[in-house]
Amino acid sequence: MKKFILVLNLGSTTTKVALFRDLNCHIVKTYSHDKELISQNINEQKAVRYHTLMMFFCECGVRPEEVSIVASRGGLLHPVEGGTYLINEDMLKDLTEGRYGDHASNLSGILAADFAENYKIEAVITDPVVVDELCVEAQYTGLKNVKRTSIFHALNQKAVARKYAESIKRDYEELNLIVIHMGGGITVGAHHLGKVIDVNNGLNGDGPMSPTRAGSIPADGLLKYIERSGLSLSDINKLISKQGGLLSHLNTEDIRDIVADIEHGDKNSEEVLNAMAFQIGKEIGAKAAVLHGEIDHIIFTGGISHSSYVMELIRPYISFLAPIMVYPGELEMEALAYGAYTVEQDRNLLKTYRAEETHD
Ligand SMILES: Nc1ncnc2c1ncn2[C@@H]1O[C@H](COP(=O)(O)OP(=O)(O)O)[C@@H](O)[C@H]1O
Ligand SMILES: CCCC(=O)OP(=O)(O)O
Repeated sequence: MKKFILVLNLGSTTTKVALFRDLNCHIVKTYSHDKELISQNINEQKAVRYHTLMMFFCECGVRPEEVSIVASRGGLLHPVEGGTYLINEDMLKDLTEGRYGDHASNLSGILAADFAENYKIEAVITDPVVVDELCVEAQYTGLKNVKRTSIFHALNQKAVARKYAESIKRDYEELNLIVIHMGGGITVGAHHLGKVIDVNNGLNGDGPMSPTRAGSIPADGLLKYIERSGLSLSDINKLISKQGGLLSHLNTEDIRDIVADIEHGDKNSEEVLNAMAFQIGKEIGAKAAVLHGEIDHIIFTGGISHSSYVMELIRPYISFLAPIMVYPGELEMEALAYGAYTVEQDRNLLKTYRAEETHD
């Protein structure tokens, strides 16, 4: 009998898999991948990640045939509104061709579609990383033909913001929040009355450095580096979005290893982690300005927020702004299961993705 929702959540450093019965989690597992794998393009990661999924079924003693629908993290598509979307041919093509970029969340949708095809079921995504609610001012850069778009941890930022609102018996739509997701990428969102009106692009050259991302880089420095290194644009892109940040400076993206090194007296690791905390604090300050200083709460989430060492580095930069709370890890698995569950109950809620004819 088909009784499980399979939740498939590929992040840049981890593969998270879960089985839900209705809205109850039956089992959830997180698999961390090594730095050699995560610094590759998604096509090069596909076999290992699919093998991880199949290993999950062996480990938990459930047959894939028992799955009724796959709920997946969604990837780089054209900007969309929030909601749950069927993974149709248009979407699969954009994800597979990397038309809007290359990130593990693309592979999440691709593996979900492969699994769904093999077992003759449907696959959906909810609140993909391209949910775009930016205000007009936030879309501007100083170059006429270059526009900012929203690429961030939309699923988890919205889920923790709603959970916080629920905990104080208020509606998300009546609060001003700054939400910081600190995972393989780091995004800092200004949530104004239920809309993320400004957020750094978590993938490419914007905001703080992160375990695997370079973050904002001065354009002149980057242009000179491209000239000097002779690297191709695609190699530079890989460097910025997969091999940057802590991985570039310290040859590891794992905060636990870095903190252990610092505790053993490693001054270089200490300086780099201090710099990352400085940049996160600075980005939060920028979002405070966007919200005119009217901030109900600052909320931290993502894998790194488990680290009290990192949290204590950031606090001094921002504690004067608003009260701070931490939701370590993520609520993504529950949010994905919820999306799939609601469309299984009411198909009218399922949204359709259509490819754009052109894009720049
Ligand atoms: N318990 C923990 N303590 C400190 N750091 C952690 C912990 N768990 C995960 N991390 C760090 O969080 C980052 C990954 O975040 P996560 O949100 O799990 O990943 P992804 O972006 O792949 O979904 C890594 O830098 C990892 O070292
Ligand atoms: C692409 C924005 C979301 C993101 O950075 O996810 P990861 O932390 O999983 O890389």
